[in-house]
Amino acid sequence: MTAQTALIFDLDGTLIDSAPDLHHAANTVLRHENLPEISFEQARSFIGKGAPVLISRVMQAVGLPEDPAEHARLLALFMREYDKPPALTRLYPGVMDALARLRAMGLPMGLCTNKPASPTHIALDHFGLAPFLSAVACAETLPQRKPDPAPLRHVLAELGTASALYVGDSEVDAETAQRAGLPFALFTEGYRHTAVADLPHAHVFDHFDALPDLVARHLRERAA
Ligand SMILES: O=C(O)COP(=O)(O)O
Repeated sequence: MTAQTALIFDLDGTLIDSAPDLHHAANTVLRHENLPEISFEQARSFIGKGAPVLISRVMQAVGLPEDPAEHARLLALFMREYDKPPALTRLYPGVMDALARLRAMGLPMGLCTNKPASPTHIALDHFGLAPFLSAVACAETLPQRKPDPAPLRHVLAELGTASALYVGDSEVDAETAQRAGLPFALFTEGYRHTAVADLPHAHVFDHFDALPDLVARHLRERAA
């Protein structure tokens, strides 16, 4: 293990704005089932705890009873839509430049997401993010998912550094960092429901252009 600090990113709502594709996939399933569609705001607010929770929330929103067999069937239909190149998803502005600058600073980088492995890897390859990330934990990597701290600790162990700054956008990410004992940098343009002041964070930023300087400051403060 090195004394170095790593950077670990969340994916949905942090590096990529994927809510339009998740909304589209959910509504494709609902249309197929002759059920009412959900709004973009609803879909966006259902992201954060992974695909099975998103489907539970969609079922609740359209008035379907909680039934495990029906949940499994709708989840499978959803995954068929989700496992496609992300046509409506965009990188947040400045992400590629920030990652290049952070890599030039010698920082090991990883990813810790609740997104299922297949759409995660499709998105990482599609946007050219994969070469920056030397350790990745997705929904299926461990039995636990965020906000359980285990996946974040797993990525930290894989990166082989003593500490890391976790960069995310949501309540789930803030809680995961806190439970893993890692500092948290909050990106404000993602999918949180809570006011910035009410989410525990060590750093906050609203554009990726600001991230390399923020990280440099974080490293100086830790060294002091
Ligand atoms: O897909 C989700 O529900 C959450 O994904 P994230 O952990 O990358 O925010």
